[in-house]
Amino acid sequence: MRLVAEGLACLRGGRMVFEGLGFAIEAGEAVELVGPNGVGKSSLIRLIAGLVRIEAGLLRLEGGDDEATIAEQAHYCGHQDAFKPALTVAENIAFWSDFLGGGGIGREAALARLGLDHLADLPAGYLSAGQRRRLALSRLLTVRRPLWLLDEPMAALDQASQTVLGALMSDHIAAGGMVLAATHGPLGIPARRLALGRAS
Ligand SMILES: Nc1ncnc2c1ncn2[C@@H]1O[C@H](COP(=O)(O)OP(=O)(O)OP(=O)(O)O)[C@@H](O)[C@H]1O
Repeated sequence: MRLVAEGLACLRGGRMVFEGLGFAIEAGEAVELVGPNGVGKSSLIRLIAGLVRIEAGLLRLEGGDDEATIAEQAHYCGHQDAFKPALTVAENIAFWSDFLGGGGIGREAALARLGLDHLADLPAGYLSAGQRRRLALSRLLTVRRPLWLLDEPMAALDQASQTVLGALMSDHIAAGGMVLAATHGPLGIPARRLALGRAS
């Protein structure tokens, strides 16, 4: 499997954020997306996730499921940790697993891997910032998708949780998955670097 971008352009608020962008991510590869504030890292990740329109260029997932969009074969974890605050941690993970199609490890095992098992019955609205991020990341495990699109995934995570996420990404690429992560700091795993150009 291979994600290929050719001549990508992204327009936001009437301004060209980037254009003529080309790259490929191979199965079993992690890529860290770097560059200064405002250069378009989040925009690129959202564009691949199908949340921002492609202004020009091509994006294709070679060896993927021809009947599914790239977004349907990807996990997108952005700055906002999507969850329902009134539902418990366990109910939230159940919702996402059902909504996105499951196929990964069991929900309890995922919560345990992310150190949230003791909080399973707590309304998610009471979680701390790092716990919320870990809850958002739990669907990487319960729903099997080859492409992980992660925007600043280490944000809010303590050292131990960063190590856990590093291990999850390592396991994913060892199994032939792909990771594209926007980051301003170390990703904690061997990764190829994709640098976006200077922001104005
Ligand atoms: N919804 C929007 N409408 C208009 N402009 C936007 C929108 N979202 C982002 N932009 C602009 O697009 C540019 C790229 O933003 P983006 O969030 O992709 O940058 P980034 O590289 O992820 O930055 P950071 O390192 O600060 O997270 C910025 O100039 C930003 O102001």
